[in-house]
Amino acid sequence: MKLQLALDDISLKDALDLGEKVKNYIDIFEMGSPFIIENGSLAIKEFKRRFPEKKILADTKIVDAGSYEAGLAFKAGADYCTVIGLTDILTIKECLKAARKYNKSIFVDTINIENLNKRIPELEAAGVDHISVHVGVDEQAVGKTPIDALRQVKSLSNNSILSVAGGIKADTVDLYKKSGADIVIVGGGINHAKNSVLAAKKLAEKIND
Ligand SMILES: O=C([C@H](O)CO)[C@H](O)[C@H](O)COP(=O)(O)O
Repeated sequence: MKLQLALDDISLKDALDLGEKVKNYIDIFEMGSPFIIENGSLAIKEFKRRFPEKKILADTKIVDAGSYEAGLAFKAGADYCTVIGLTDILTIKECLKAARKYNKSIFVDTINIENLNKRIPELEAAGVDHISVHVGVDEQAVGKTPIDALRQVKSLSNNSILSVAGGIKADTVDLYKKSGADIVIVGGGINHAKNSVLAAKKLAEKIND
């Protein structure tokens, strides 16, 4: 299992400094949605320049203009970007077209998909092979976690690479590992920890255990 660090509510400078300190524990640096709103494509470019050996994911959460928006992320240096799974299937297909053009990949975010039983087969039939099981921060605030959705998507998916996000920390990561995630995404669990470097180290140790 790989570890993806989501950089959301942090300045570009602090994120680059943190990246330097935790890079040995992290496989994928995620340019979070708020981070992209604040810094634009510059964040993607800077991270790729400073950490060329790491994968960079742009959490673009695309809902329209799939090919154009995904193309912007890939041209800036992202290896992956995200599209919202409940948007129109045409947009998903346009994102996949851009991914093929740039030889990169698209993660489809499951946030707020009500009927996963119906949607996951539709997405995979359209060519999706990377799925990000996600419970957002607002739903986390009322106690939701992504564990049930991960188990459900794992049983429905044919062969997609699965990442999982939603309030995961060092003391809960084992559950997600056991439930078949290929990538665990951690934002607050590292960024908001008392000691971010120690939190990243603990997560990496548990993942590689
Ligand atoms: O995608 C995210 C969220 O929608 C804010 O943009 C987060 O990056 C993702 O949820 C991971 O962060 P944590 O839930 O804090 O681990």
